[in-house]
Amino acid sequence: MAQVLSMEEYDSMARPRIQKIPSFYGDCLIDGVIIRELMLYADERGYLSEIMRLDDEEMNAKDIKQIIASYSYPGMVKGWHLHSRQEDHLVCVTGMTKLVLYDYRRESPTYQVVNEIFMGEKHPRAIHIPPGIFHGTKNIGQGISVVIGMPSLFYDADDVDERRVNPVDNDIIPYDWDCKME
Ligand SMILES: Cc1cn([C@H]2C[C@H](O)[C@@H](COP(=O)(O)OP(=O)(O)O[C@H]3O[C@@H](C)C(=O)[C@@H](O)[C@H]3O)O2)c(=O)[nH]c1=O
Repeated sequence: MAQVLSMEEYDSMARPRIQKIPSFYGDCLIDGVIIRELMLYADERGYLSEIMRLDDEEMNAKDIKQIIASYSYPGMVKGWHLHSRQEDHLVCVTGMTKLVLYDYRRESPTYQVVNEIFMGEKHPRAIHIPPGIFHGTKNIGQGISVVIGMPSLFYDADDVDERRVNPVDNDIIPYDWDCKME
C-alpha cells in the first residue's frame, strides 16, 4: 500500500500557485491596472471580439492616440518597457501571451508588486497599464503571437517616452521569465 506522507511532511511542501480573481498571479492586482475580460461572439463563420471602445471611460480609452501590432516569435520575450507618461492598453489577438507587470512607482500602494496575466485567443482580455509600471510580454504559444498596443501618446522616435531594462540580466526586477511548471 502506498506510503501516505505525515502531515508534517505534507505541510513542509510548497503550496500550488493559485490565480486570484480576475485570474492573474500575484499578491494583489497592481494599483491602476485594469483587466477587462472580452467576449468572443462565435458562429459558424468564425468568431468576433470587441477589443476596445473609445467611450470606455474606465480604460481611459478616449486618450488612445495610435494602434500598433507587435508580433513575437514563439518563446520570445519583449520587455521590460517603462513609460513615464504613456498609458498602454494591450490585447493579444493571436496566440497566447504571458504579460508580466512590475510596479516601479515608489508612492504606489503596490510598489514592487509583480503581476502575471495570461491573455490571448484562449482567454481574451484587454489590459490597461498606467505609466510607471514595467511591462513585458512572452509568447507562450507555438506560433507567432500578435499583441495589439493602444498607447495614449503618439510615437515620437526623437523623444520616445520609454526606458528599457534587459529582461533576463538586470538588478531591478526580481522576475524569472522561465516557465513555472511546479
Ligand atoms: C512602438 C512603436 C515602435 N516603432 C518602431 C521602433 C522600432 O524600430 C520598431 C520596434 O519597436 P519596439 O521595439 O518598441 O517594438 P516592441 O518591442 O514590439 O514593443 C512594442 O510592443 C508593444 C506591445 C508595446 O507595449 C510598446 O511599448 C512597444 O514598445 O518599431 C514605431 O515605428 N512606432 C511605434 O509606435
